[in-house]
Amino acid sequence: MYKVLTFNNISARGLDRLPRERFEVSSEIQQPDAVLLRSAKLHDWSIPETLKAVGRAGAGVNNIPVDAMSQRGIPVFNAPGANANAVKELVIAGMFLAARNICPAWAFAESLSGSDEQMNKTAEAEKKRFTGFELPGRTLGVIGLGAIGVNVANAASSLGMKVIGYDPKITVRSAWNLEAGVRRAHSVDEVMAAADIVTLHVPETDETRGMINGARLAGAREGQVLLNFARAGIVDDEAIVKGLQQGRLRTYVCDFPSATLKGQDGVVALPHIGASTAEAQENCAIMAADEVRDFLETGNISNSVNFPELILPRNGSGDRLTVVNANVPNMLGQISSAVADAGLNIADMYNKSRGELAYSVVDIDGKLTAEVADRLRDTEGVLAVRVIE
Ligand SMILES: NC(=O)c1ccc[n+]([C@@H]2O[C@H](COP(=O)([O-])OP(=O)(O)OC[C@H]3O[C@@H](n4cnc5c(N)ncnc54)[C@H](O)[C@@H]3O)[C@@H](O)[C@H]2O)c1
Ligand SMILES: O=C(O)[C@H](O)COP(=O)(O)O
Repeated sequence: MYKVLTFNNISARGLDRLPRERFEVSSEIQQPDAVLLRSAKLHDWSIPETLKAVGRAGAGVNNIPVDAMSQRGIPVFNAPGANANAVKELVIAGMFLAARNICPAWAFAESLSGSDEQMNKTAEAEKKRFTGFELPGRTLGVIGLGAIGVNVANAASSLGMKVIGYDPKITVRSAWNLEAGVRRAHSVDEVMAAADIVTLHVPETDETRGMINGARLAGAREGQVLLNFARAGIVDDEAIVKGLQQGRLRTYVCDFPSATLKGQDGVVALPHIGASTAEAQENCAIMAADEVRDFLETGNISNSVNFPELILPRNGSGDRLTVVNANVPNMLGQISSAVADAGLNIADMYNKSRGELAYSVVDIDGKLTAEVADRLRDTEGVLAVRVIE
């Protein structure tokens, strides 16, 4: 029986992928084999000795201590693209909110009082304050062309916008999916200078933290709309407030409320609802649960943010051995020696590395003894060993 600890509300459709005769799933579990979570912060969580896998039912993993997990030989999985449509729809909504001044116009309408005739008279007299602009022909700048950025860029193109995109690490898959008319930018600054509306779709990393700051805003096109449905830390809120006060920015639409932004004219802050649709929550939970289950039951790895992709169909007549180790010379030799010294034959084997980690899946003809697993666990550079029957 595998034990899966849940943080946050994970969609039942996802949890149903873990058959209860083989998986105990609860938010109360001690000594979990795996964790399923959304945005719960794990940085101060003491990683249990028993933990073998982490499944993020979503895209961003900045709430998870990925390096600490790697050092313990624990793969972290996420759900790439599973909530991209939900975020795209909210970003497009955010562009309309900003272009048509919908939030202040709505607040103004709500503030009207008196008879219908008086309210109508004031509305007609004041509506010029909320004159907006239309999207066709305007330039949208997309920073980060992954699952969400590509969806947003393509949707904006189909609305008649010119689109300029920046992503120095764009994947071949994203490049294939991108509308042909999207123009390539060579820097964040180029996007800031060229676009009427800029939208951010990068992960929060050491490299992207504070990406939009005072200096960047100083080079922004006058009266720009900025959308941030990526992460709070990518944008300096103090600089946003200054940019709005100076007229450099027209509107800041984001998914991350803060004390600095609260009550500021030109700010529309939503409560991190980019992925909060029933469809996205289901898609993410199903993907993360499937990945974690596959890893626990077979050792196979797909959509991990810290481990190599590795899928080996089961072979041989016995146990499967999996070993995570530092990516240094002679580890494979030591793994095969440990198996051979126990008089066992290797039926099939697959080894892949990613950065400082290497992962091996070894199918054995016969039953692995506890001695083989213990010998490997004691080998310098080995981070995790599992025997799957
Ligand atoms: N508001 C929400 O509810 C919500 C929902 C989903 C995702 N997100 C956030 O959005 C981020 C992006 O999601 P995604 O699914 O598109 O991820 P993704 O991994 O598919 O795409 C991220 C893209 O950013 C690019 N990138 C990385 N560093 C960059 C840099 N310095 N400059 C330009 N591009 C850079 C990558 O090459 C990649 O193509 C997530 O990491 C998450 O933080 C928020
Ligand atoms: O990175 C993500 O997928 C989003 O921020 C969604 O987070 P949530 O699962 O907490 O809604």
